Amino acid sequence: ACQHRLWPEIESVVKQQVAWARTGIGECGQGWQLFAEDGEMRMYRREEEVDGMAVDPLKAVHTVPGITGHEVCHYFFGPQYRYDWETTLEQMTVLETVSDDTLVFLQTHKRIWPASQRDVLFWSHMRKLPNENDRDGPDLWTVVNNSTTHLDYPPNVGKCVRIYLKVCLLCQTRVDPPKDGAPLTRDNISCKITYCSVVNPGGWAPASVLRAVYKREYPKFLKRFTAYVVNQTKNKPIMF
Ligand SMILES: Cc1cccc(-c2n[nH]cc2-c2ccc(F)c(-c3ccc(S(=O)(=O)CCO)cc3)c2)n1
Repeated sequence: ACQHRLWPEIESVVKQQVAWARTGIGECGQGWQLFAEDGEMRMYRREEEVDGMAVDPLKAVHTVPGITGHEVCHYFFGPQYRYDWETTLEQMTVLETVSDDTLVFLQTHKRIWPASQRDVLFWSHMRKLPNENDRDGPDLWTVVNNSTTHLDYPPNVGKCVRIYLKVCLLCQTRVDPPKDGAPLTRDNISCKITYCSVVNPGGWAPASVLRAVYKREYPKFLKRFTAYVVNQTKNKPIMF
């Protein structure tokens, strides 16, 4: 995979996205608006427009007990699970298997009235990262999804408007070992999840409608996806 045409871009985008995900909301500077809160989940967005289109950057943080960062990334990355948790997905195709940790997807999603239906073509890369803050702590895991091109699937040919997205899911496992030296169980672990996304709708879509959809869909997605991972892993050995 190191010789693949995408490799240089993947390297630079992953570094950039992970650095961005690691930057706390306070450090990001002004303009972040908390727009959803549910238990441990906090969702922030910044209202930004490009050519009159809302491309609001989003940053969500969530802490989920009982699962690890490797497990969260495994279920987010794997195509075999996506129809189970991605409720707005209409069609998903793996166009290319670059390597066992890098895939190219083409997805069409349910239409957001009154805008046209959207499709998205992106590479998806999963990677374990060394834990720089705590050398003997558990590693971080990340999945980065970044829009790309594919000669056989040029944008805006059929009925779908091609959207452009950059997504980073960064996960940090936390282990609180049991006092009495007993073996680790899922009661002793939790995962801090940071989900960042910037979506350019690619063509006309009313900012007010998009913002209403984002406000509804993002919290629903993160809650549903994390509940799915908890449910899929609860009777399985812990995957660190
Ligand atoms: C979670 C969410 C947020 C904002 C909008 C919507 C939504 N509602 N109806 C249609 C969509 C929609 C349209 C186009 C898209 F590309 C994605 C899309 C969203 C997330 C991702 S991902 O990379 O985070 C997970 C992989 O599917 C990819 C595409 C979602 N869903």
